[in-house]
Amino acid sequence: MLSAFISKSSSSTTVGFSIFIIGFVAQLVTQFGFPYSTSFTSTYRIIWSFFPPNLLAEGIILLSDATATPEDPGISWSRRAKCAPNDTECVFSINDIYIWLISTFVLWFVLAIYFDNIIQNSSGVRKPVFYFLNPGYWTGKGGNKVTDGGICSCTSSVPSLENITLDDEDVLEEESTVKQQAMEDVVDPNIAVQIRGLVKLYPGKTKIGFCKCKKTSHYHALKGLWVNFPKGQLFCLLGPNGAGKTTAINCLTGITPVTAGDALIYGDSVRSSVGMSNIRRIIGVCPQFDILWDALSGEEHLHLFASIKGLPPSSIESVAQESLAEVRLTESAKIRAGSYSGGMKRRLSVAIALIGDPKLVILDEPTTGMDPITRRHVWDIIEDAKKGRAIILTTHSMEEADILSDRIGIMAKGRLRCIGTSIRLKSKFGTGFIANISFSGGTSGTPDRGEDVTMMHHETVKQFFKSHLDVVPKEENKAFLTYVIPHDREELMTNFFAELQDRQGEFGIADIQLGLTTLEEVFLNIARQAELESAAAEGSLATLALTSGNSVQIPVGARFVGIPGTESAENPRGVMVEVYWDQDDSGALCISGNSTETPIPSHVQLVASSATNSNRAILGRARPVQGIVIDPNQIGTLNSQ
Ligand SMILES: Nc1ncnc2c1ncn2[C@@H]1O[C@H](COP(=O)(O)OP(=O)(O)OP(=O)(O)O)[C@@H](O)[C@H]1O
Repeated sequence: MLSAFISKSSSSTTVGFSIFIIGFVAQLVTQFGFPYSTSFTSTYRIIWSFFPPNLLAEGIILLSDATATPEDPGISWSRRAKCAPNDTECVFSINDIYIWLISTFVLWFVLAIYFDNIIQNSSGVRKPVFYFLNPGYWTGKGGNKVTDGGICSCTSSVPSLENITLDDEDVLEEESTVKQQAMEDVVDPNIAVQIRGLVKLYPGKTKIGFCKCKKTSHYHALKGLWVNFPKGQLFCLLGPNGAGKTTAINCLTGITPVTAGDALIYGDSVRSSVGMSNIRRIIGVCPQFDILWDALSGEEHLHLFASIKGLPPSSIESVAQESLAEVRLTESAKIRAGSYSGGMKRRLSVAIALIGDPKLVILDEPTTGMDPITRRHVWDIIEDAKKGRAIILTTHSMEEADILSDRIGIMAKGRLRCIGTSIRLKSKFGTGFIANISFSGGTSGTPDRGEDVTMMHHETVKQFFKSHLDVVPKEENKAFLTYVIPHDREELMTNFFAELQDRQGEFGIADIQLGLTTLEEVFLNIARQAELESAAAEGSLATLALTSGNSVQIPVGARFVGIPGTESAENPRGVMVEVYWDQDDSGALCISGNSTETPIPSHVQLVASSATNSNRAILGRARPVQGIVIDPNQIGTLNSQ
């Protein structure tokens, strides 16, 4: 607690404030002298003495006065309450300084603990201002309740949760199962964690600068999460940065208080203090950022956590050695954690999470920074750890999620977007199947004639795919052709691949590989969809440059857009394009391309997007006009991308 206070005090604002105070005090002393003389009243002296450096300075002055010359008597312990005989101005003895220093130490120490509790920490939580009046705080039963936001933050204008429409039936089914169990107040013995409509709202903060106050708005990090995590399973929580994964974990571990909803861990509620203290006994957590003490060795960390988790002292040594061996840290066991590499620190954090046989293990990006060999080793450890307990894992590695998870949930913008096994998600949200066709002569460096034959085979195979499945290669080189086959061609695939295999020799094919699209693609699709929804809600605009050289402004995320001013005798309703969206490195949506312009079908109902410019011709205009957004349900795909 005190270290937290000290670390808080070292923030730039506090340092600046401290420098200001020291400067002010120095100025006072220069101007008026120390108030430890008869020319000042005792009130000044008392106020002055609340600041220990002032007492220390006066103590040094007294000491130097009493030992300035060899004749001076000095200050002995028995004479500590008396002033030096030659000091006529003396109003404060060294004994008074001792008493004041001890008293102010106690005072400032208590205040440090108090402010540490009531000022919000890095997770945005704090204790109530009068927390110490709650008997539970002193007895340890129910006194650990924390609240959100700063002491002065205004909570009156907390926004209500926006109306959410969930479209994935698996998420809806999961939600209705949990709601049903919650309504009947049933605690399924096979469920380790039940999240019941978890909502987390981070309150806006008021930052007071030197000249202005800055207010940040409230943020809904979790918008109602309903999910069950069964025992003996590893549930992998995926999502782009800022999706709310860590917030969900922090709510489960009690680091952050929940705003609404609840979560039961082995039947104990995270909203109850008693429940939370039971939960702390049965969970192991590997946080996103290593919380280790630089001065302690790996072995000492494990000893410490084993004792905290209540392991019998006789078994601590063997358990710690076993854990160190599991994460391959035996050789570095006695080295201080401060000199560990990033990967070694992560491994130590994983070992700490697993020590003491916890019934629920929460691993927040455990393999970040590990080399591929160590990562695979840690995967084995996690796989073994599944038995008899529930594991919640968050990761940005799709490979990790694919290999380890029994079920996957992908979150975006504080909501669960899809849930299911890896295969289910791939078949449901992936674009379809990936076919890799490799050619026999492609890599042998054959002479010209051989190359001609290979190219001929390529063309024949491309023609074969085009005529049977209407697809073009996604990637191609001399050795390979890679196709993405959409789900809607699934029925044609059995006969198609049977024929392709029969004609393998004729087409010069060495190998045919068929698989589902990757989890990464599912992830990207879900993340893009979430971005599209939020961009549409915000109403931001992007400029679409058309091949004709003109441009139109369209809402970010709009898929089909009619171009105003393109009505003609041939196309009386004008033309439209399909816009393709992608995400840049920062995850923001950008236009990746558009289909060719096609006539707007007669059945499509057009809604003018802007009364001011929707019917203006675009030709010859300096500023782009606004495109007409067309409901995708009225249209299929215009051109394949
Ligand atoms: N203490 C806080 N105060 C205000 N907003 C916060 C706070 N902590 C997190 N957030 C916001 O809540 C959202 C969710 O954050 P969270 O850390 O849960 O995301 P995440 O899915 O774990 O992301 P990452 O993959 O980057 O770890 C983010 O937009 C973040 O800025």
